[in-house]
Amino acid sequence: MIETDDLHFRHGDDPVLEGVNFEARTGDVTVIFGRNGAGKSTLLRHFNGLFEPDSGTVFVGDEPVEYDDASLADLRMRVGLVFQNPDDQIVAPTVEQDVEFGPRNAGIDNPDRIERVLSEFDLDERTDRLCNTLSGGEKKRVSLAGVLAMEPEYVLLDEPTAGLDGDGCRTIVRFVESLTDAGITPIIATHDVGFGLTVADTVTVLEDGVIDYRGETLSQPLAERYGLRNYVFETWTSPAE
Ligand SMILES: Nc1ncnc2c1ncn2[C@@H]1O[C@H](COP(=O)(O)OP(=O)(O)OP(=O)(O)O)[C@@H](O)[C@H]1O
Repeated sequence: MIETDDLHFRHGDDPVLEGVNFEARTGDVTVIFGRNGAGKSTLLRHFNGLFEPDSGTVFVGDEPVEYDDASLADLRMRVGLVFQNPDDQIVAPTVEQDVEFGPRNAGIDNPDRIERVLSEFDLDERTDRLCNTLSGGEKKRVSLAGVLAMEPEYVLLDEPTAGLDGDGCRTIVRFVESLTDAGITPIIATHDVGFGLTVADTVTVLEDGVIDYRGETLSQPLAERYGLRNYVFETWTSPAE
């Protein structure tokens, strides 16, 4: 379980989180919706200690997060964060070097694990490719593989469908399912309602600095009230062939 108790955080003088009480149950897919600038990425970054709250507490697996270097290193092995933009995540020149970077940095030498993850993400034919020559969708797969190579307990996904085509989005849906099958708990920040409702067990909405809504799904009127992007599939009719 990841939980927060009365979390407050400012970026400079701007209050972003103003008393967030959040809960993601182990084994559930928890989706955080919210309009642009609501603070979704800021909240996610509290779950792996990238940001430290001004006040309030983050709990991971019932233990309060501590912010000394050793505790943070341990936390980041347990809680993997997939950034919205893979370029913010990819650190090594080639695909294989990047995927093995995290485990190697943590002192784990496990070539079988790396090989398995590369194959899982269909990257085994591209191990020596320079990351900066990959397409956006391929870079996304490298960044997902790099996080999974750490064998985390929780995976935080920040706008995972941004910039992906239909196939890419379906890959992300399957990826989320594979996480829960493997006993890993995903927490996802998105304003992509179609994607979020497809994968969510629990839906939360961050609005005006607090969790304003929590439920199993989200109605269309509520999605509109929260300014969320919506899709037209239900009313979409194909032109006559
Ligand atoms: N490093 C930073 N320094 C200063 N302000 C920041 C920083 N990061 C985010 N902010 C501000 O904090 C607020 C919340 O940003 P955040 O990225 O967490 O929102 P979000 O809900 O993820 O937005 P989006 O849907 O547009 O990605 C915004 O007003 C943003 O401008």
